[in-house]
Amino acid sequence: MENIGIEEEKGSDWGKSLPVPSVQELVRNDPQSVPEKYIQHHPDRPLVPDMASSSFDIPIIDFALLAKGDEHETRKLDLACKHWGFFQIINHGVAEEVLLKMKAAIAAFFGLPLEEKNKYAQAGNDFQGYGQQYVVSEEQKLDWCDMMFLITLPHEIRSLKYWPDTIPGFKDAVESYSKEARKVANEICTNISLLMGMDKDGLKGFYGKTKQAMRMNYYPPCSRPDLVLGINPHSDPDIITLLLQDDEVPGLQIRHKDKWILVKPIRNAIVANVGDVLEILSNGVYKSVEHRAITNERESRISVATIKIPYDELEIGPMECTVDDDRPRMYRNIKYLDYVRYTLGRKMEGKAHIDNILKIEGS
Ligand SMILES: O=C(O)CCC(=O)C(=O)O
Ligand SMILES: [Fe+2]
Repeated sequence: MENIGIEEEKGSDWGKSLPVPSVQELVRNDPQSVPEKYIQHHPDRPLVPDMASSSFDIPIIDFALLAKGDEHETRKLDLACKHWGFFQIINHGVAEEVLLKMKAAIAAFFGLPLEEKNKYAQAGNDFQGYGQQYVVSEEQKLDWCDMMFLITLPHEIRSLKYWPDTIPGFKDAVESYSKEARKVANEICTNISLLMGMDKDGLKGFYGKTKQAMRMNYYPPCSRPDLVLGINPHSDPDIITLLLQDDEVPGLQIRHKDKWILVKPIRNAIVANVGDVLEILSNGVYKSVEHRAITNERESRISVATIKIPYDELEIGPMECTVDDDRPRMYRNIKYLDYVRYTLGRKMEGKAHIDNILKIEGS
């Protein structure tokens, strides 16, 4: 089996991973095989084929109404971030063509032969490139997923060596979608600043300049979707995530009231979720919710998570406006880089990271 990612050179400073094989290749070589390392312990296995409780749907926010300052929609956003941590955005203003080109670019990349994709492989000490989520122990259950991670904005911090240059339109697709995603993410942060009782630039005033990155996920079909997970349960260590998921193939599940709820794809909608950083800044008012992806027997699935992250040096902690006698400070301060290193240096364990190192006892 061929490994991805062993080359050593200066990387992102976010830690190191053990080498992991490509799942796409594994399935290509033997579609029936499901190696032990991917087989989840019993309680963690997904319910397939009923795909989870579908009696609930996550909130849907109409961005056209939000942009007009519609009170009802603004309140829906507030409740979505408090009770669900997730919502779907419709009427976001991103042209369908931009979304389709983005998805096509990802499909084209994963359609390349392994040797071609390996030209962009993650170095052992860099999260960027083609590979997988960091794997930190031999016992860790692996994701049934290959990914491509790129820092996309601002332009000057891109590592172009990871950008596939043989796919016509790849760079343009990423460029156009990144710009649009930045607008959508900023619009959410503007509204959340107002909801937190600050002026519209309140959050921005705290975190200053941010970075944007993309995690492009490719989930091959699996002969035993009842045994594996596409992505193990985790919360996102960012400010906000925008997820573009396959319109036809569902897979994303979020934990809500101790049940796994399937996020049913809505054509051309963007799924948004509160990340750990926003939960911390809001002193726990807004929730970064655990989620995972499941697979299926027949079809591969593509998704792309666009994440808004602070610069490494930012000290994160509850903002002043969120702390008072009724709501004491729930989290300690930590440098963002230390937080990311901590999360990537441990296997994904739902929300354990934020709870383990930042929660103040008794809060
Ligand atoms: O593919 C999905 O639906 C989830 C992806 C995800 O959670 C991530 O990339 O952080
Ligand atoms: Fe995620």
